[in-house]
Amino acid sequence: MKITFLGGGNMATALIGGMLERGFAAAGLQVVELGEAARCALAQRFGVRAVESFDDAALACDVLVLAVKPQQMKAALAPIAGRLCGQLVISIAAGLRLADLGRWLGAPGAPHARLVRCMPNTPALIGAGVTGLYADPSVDAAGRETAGRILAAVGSTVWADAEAQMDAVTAISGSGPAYVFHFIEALESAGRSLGFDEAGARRLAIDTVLGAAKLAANSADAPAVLRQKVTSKGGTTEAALASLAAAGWHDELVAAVQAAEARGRELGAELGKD
Ligand SMILES: NC(=O)C1=CN([C@@H]2O[C@H](COP(=O)(O)OP(=O)(O)OC[C@H]3O[C@@H](n4cnc5c(N)ncnc54)[C@H](OP(=O)(O)O)[C@@H]3O)[C@@H](O)[C@H]2O)C=CC1
Ligand SMILES: O=C(O)[C@@H]1CCC=N1
Repeated sequence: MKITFLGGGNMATALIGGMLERGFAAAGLQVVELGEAARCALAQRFGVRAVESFDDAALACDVLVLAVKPQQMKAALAPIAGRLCGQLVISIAAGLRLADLGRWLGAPGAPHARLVRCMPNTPALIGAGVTGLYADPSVDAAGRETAGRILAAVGSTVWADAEAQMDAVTAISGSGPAYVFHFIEALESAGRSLGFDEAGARRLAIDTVLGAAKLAANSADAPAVLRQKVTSKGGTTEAALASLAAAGWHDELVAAVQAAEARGRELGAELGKD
């Protein structure tokens, strides 16, 4: 299978690395990437073909993965508009709607339809990502299987029932690592304030998140039950959770995720106007 990536940045690098580890052949992968340094790095690290702009070889693919920033997408697709021959197209861009991508990719009056919208996250860099996917109804079972296999190279996958859910996926798991890093930063700050040096505070914070996530993933108990098991009556955890509840922490986090979801929809509407 020949797969071309449009954009060779963070996420494309993560996907390509994961795919090679899962047995995809480097000879089948190409990248169209503007930056010379990024092209050299991809070619040297992975042995994939990296070119500055689409040529016949880059266009002659079975699958095209769109991995440029949402704001860069329309201009990046302009050189190939109307030049695809039924390839499966997988977009990992936040916010961008399938109808707009199809319009930008197709010829006037003939939008490209074989599209899958995906949202991975940066733990994909170490094969620990989670990706939400939604396929246009025109994509057949083989196309869905191909998209699922590519994204499964960097972690787990979850199919969405409706395209609107992709903005929710973006807000929960796409942006989610940033919320967790922010939590780690806060826990580390707390450790510093209580006398630990940076290395010690960071170790305590990171290993706590790592261990708790692994326990949640491997336990039959729901996270709320696991939380209760840490919380002794009249103990230390109860004091901390009461402080978080008084600050409205839970509702604030829900509101933050809702703000991210709204921004995804707004981005799609804004960029899709053109
Ligand atoms: N970062 C994240 O956590 C996640 C990001 N995403 C999505 O993935 C996509 C890529 O993000 P990310 O990898 O972080 O972004 P990057 O900026 O790291 O990668 C995009 C790359 O595409 C290059 N590029 C821009 N325009 C063109 C063009 N016309 N032709 C070829 N190459 C081009 C950029 O070059 P230059 O730098 O010179 O502009 C850059 O190297 C985005 O749409 C984002 O929404 C999805 C999930 C998570
Ligand atoms: O912040 C963003 O827009 C991208 C999408 C999800 C994670 N990063």
